[in-house]
Amino acid sequence: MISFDPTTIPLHIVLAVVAVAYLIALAVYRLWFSPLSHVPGPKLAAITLWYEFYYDCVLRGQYIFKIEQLHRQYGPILRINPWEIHISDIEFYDEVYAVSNRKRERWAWNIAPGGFIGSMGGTADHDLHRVRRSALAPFFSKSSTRKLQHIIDGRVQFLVASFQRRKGDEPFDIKHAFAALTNATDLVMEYTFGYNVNRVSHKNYDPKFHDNFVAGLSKMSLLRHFPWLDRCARTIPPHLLAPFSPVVAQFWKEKIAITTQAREVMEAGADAIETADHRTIYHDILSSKLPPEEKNLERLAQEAQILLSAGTLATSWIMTVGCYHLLAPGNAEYLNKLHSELRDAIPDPLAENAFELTKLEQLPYLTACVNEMMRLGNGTTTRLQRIAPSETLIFTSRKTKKIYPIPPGTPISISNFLVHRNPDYFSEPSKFNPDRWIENPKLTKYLVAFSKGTRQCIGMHLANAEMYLTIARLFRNYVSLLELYDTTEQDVIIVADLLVPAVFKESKGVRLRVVS
Ligand code: HEM
Repeated sequence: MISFDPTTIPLHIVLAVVAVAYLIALAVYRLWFSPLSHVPGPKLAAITLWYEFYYDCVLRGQYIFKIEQLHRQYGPILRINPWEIHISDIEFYDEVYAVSNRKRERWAWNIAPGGFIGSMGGTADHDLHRVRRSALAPFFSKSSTRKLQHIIDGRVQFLVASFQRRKGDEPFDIKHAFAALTNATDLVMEYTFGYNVNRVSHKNYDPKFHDNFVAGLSKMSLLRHFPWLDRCARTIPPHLLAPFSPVVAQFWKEKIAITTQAREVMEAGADAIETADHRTIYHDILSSKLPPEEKNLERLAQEAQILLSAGTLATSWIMTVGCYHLLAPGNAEYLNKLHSELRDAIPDPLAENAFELTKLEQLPYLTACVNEMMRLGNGTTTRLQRIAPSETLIFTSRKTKKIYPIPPGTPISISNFLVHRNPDYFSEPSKFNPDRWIENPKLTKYLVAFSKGTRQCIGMHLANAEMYLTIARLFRNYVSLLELYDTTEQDVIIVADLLVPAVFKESKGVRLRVVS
């Protein structure tokens, strides 16, 4: 009889067999025994994250489009990776996002990259997020924004005046101009931190700043697939990496500036903090009821840096999309309607308080244009998952009436981007058509650019103020001076989700020329 001695099998064979057995067991578990096994979707996506990785990393930000296509195939509820569910029914939006007194957490896997877990936006836990947000909420309330309207309008005036000085100059990319306005160093900086470095005055509005910013965020979005790389990268001091990467260099410079400013406010002492003339977010955090461990320098700096990035790109991109469409050949009808509404409402644009926010927000056509540019521009294209930590959510397919219990702890999202391009809600969704908001005011229910609920954009009143004031000033006063230069609709069509919306790679942007 031939005897078989298992100890003679080479170790690498044993390890390979164990690994294969483990992977098969994992796939079997995920397909048939996982608490999400009843949710439809491609088998490969249920088995492995490599499916998402392929669409997002290899094909560059394509998973969101794949999800859209999968919904057409599998229905309104979809398992898009081993742990996550995506839903395409807006009627379920409030259940996922706009919940009162019900806990919703963010998914740490998605928000960890970049190391901003000390900031409100990077906080996964529901209760800690509430505490952190409560310190900043008064600063960004509608009434606070109104009080600082003169600052916002001052910067907007400065920007539009800079356009006038460009008469006959080379064309420029309007997104750089808007990013200089909304950015860190100008509007958001002035508003939230009390100073700015006047990027609007830079030649061509400092394009590298915007482009580095977008590149940094896009890379950060992909880092969620490489958590170990993200952790390793964060152990290397940024000043060592900065010489090799303009993106890191910019990030590092910004961090130093912010940390220095936060330190100065901290060192000024409690009395100075209470009585400061122009209160900044540092003053508000330091004088809030937050516990002492929430008031350390590193957390303040993280909070500030997230605010700066969140406050810059979404608003500037949305205004860029709006400008393109309003100036595009074929859209003169919409531009004329906007211009005549502004002319009637603001007969003397030089009068003091001619551009009052409360008045602008009442203008129906301006509002329709702002809504339409938010719908097409989106601001962010990333999935914004929510987790109900202790509740089972019940989703019912409206077509088949089938009920899907979603177990506690499951990350769920309803992509704002996909809602805005869903033909069930918006007819001819790719078409810029502000009239749709006038014809059907109920459409605002489907406008979710700022998300909803406890994690809704904290800067939305500031963003609205920026957009209303900029679009109103630009199209009241300069409408016949601005023309598109070598720009087509392709330059604003979103073709990839890189956390921020991305257009085709070779795009030179939305270029404008100021005619004499
Ligand atoms: C039109 C422009 C903007 C759009 C479309 C936008 C969109 C959003 C969205 C969708 C979220 C929710 C993220 C989530 O669900 O997890 C968000 C959160 C946030 N936004 Fe905005 N945003 C805009 C402008 C701003 C501005 C101007 C600021 C501040 C200066 C800002 C600061 C923030 C912060 C700090 C958060 C995190 C809030 C939290 O976690 O509680 N955003 N934004």
